[in-house]
Amino acid sequence: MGFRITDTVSWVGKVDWETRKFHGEEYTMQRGTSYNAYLVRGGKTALIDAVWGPFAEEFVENLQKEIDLDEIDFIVANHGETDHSGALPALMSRISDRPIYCTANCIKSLKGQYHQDWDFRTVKTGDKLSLESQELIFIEAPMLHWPDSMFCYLTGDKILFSNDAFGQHLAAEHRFNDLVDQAELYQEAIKYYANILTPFSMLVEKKIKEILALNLPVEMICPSHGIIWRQDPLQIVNTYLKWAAAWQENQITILYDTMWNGTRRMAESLAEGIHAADPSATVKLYNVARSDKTEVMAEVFKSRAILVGSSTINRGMLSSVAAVLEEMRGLAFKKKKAMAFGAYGWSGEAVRQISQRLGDAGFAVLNDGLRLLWNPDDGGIEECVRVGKSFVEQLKSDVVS
Ligand SMILES: Cc1cc2nc3c(=O)[nH]c(=O)nc-3n(C[C@H](O)[C@H](O)[C@H](O)COP(=O)(O)O)c2cc1C
Repeated sequence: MGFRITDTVSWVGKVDWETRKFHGEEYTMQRGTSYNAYLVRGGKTALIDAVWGPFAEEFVENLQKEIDLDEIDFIVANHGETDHSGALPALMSRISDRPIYCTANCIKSLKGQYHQDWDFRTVKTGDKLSLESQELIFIEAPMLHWPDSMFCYLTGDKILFSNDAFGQHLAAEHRFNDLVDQAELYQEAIKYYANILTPFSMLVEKKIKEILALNLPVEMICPSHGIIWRQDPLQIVNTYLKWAAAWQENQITILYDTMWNGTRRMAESLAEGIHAADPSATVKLYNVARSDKTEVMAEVFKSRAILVGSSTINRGMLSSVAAVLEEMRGLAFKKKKAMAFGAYGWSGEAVRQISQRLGDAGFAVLNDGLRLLWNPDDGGIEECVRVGKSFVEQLKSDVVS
């Protein structure tokens, strides 16, 4: 059901407590999500965004309880991705003559998905749409996170509708940031940034600075997923600026997979050495075959360095490790350091291949890696502890630009 967030703006989205997979199987979530759509009533009425296709009929029914659909004058599509536009066909079948305001790239994406010739109106940064008592100002935000992405700003209520930027996959009974568990909110926001926005960090910084330079007062930030930022709304903007500047904490994360536990024992001994050399560092270990990879990417995002390990199988690495390396290549983390390790039986290709792929993914690879034959004996374990310690020393001495 709709929920009034100001005298003129209602949230008319859908809270989805159930979904655990997003973008196919790519993004896993623990806490569901919401698809946020907003109804803005001036003298004229605009609907900003819609919801995901499976909830289309429910969305339209609820919207009809909020307003006679004929009273909607404009539709704004900030982003064409189906989690926000999937309900448009159901809505447009009722009000097919209503204009849809969006970027030129969004028209391409909506036409490409729904093959409909709706009344599209192309908007650019600075264009305004009068709702009589207040205005919507459009701000293109290409690659945050698709070429079509756009924000819009409501002048009277001083609300920034930021679409996917500043969002989180978090289902909650509350709509506002000050009413939910702060640790959960932070965890979901950083996970979202790490997994969706990291590749576009330079654009994030540029866009935020551009918006801040406009000096628009912002009383609320309404993203298209999760919680609305009403208490100190600029906190998430400032946090994004920090995350966009190659964020790292004093964390070293060890990612590995193993068939017969040799590589696991190496991982644990490397961790022991790292902890001994830098007790203040957070050290976390993930068997990537058994871990949630979206969570793992958030841990990599927080790390200043990672170690990646695999046993050698059929002259290569285990497929779970290859998948994580491919994921990290796409996310293009900056200014992070790395090394490879792993157990092997005779040819031992995995470590060299992991080092290569870490380098290709933009990590500064600090050494040739550590390979040990079969399941390490006491001497092998001691070597892992020693290498863990020396890795910390290398971290201190190596400056990565
Ligand atoms: C199916 C299979 C294929 C393997 N292929 C290779 C190989 O091509 N080269 C190699 O050096 N070792 C190979 N090994 C040996 C493992 O790398 C070795 O047993 C190693 O100690 C396993 O490490 P782990 O205990 O971390 O799984 C293979 C083992 C298995 C089970």
